Amino acid sequence: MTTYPIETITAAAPVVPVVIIKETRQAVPLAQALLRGGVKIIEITLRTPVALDCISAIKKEVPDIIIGAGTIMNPSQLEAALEAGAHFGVSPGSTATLRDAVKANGMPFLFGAITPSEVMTLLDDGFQYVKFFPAEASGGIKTLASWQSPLANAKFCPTGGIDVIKAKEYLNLGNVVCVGGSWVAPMHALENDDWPIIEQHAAQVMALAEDI
Ligand SMILES: O=C(O)C(=O)C[C@H](O)[C@H](O)COP(=O)(O)O
Repeated sequence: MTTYPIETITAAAPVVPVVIIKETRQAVPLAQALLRGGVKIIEITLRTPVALDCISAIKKEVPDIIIGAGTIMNPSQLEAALEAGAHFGVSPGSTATLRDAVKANGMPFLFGAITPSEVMTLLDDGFQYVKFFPAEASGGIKTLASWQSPLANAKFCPTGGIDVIKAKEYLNLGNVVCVGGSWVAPMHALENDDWPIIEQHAAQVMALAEDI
């Protein structure tokens, strides 16, 4: 199995598209649309019964995309995501149990944090790359800017309430390596199998990289 270090994952695109897929048949065309737009990464949240099947389908049919499993809450979901073929995992927060399981199996992982103490716990545990979630509801850019000096070792992937305009502002911060967002592949586009609009959004994401 191809493995990617966390630095490669966070550098794959300026924005990690976070998706909630309801039908397995949509997984491959969605991943292909993102790739056509230039985005080589996708995060499939484990919030629907078909999420693991979608990860397996993309792994098999679209080998050029890096696949993450999102909304991982516990070690058994972590195992299931690995078995389905996910390259990395994401969680809205972090528990000691889940951190231990991630350390034991070595999966590249983004744990969520919104306070300096939570970030320090992750740094202590060896997790330098942190998801700042929910970003906009937790002080957004101001919070991350004020962490730059005191929490200098942490690198962030802010997620939650971020659109294409705000994404650019976050990406200009020195401690932000990428942002996450559902707007790249929104629910209304998925409901209509609107792959061209998703490809267009992916191209917008890649254009962000040129101005940073
Ligand atoms: O459950 C997880 O692991 C997640 O990754 C949560 C997502 O990051 C957000 O649901 C995306 O937030 P919006 O872009 O505001 O829709």
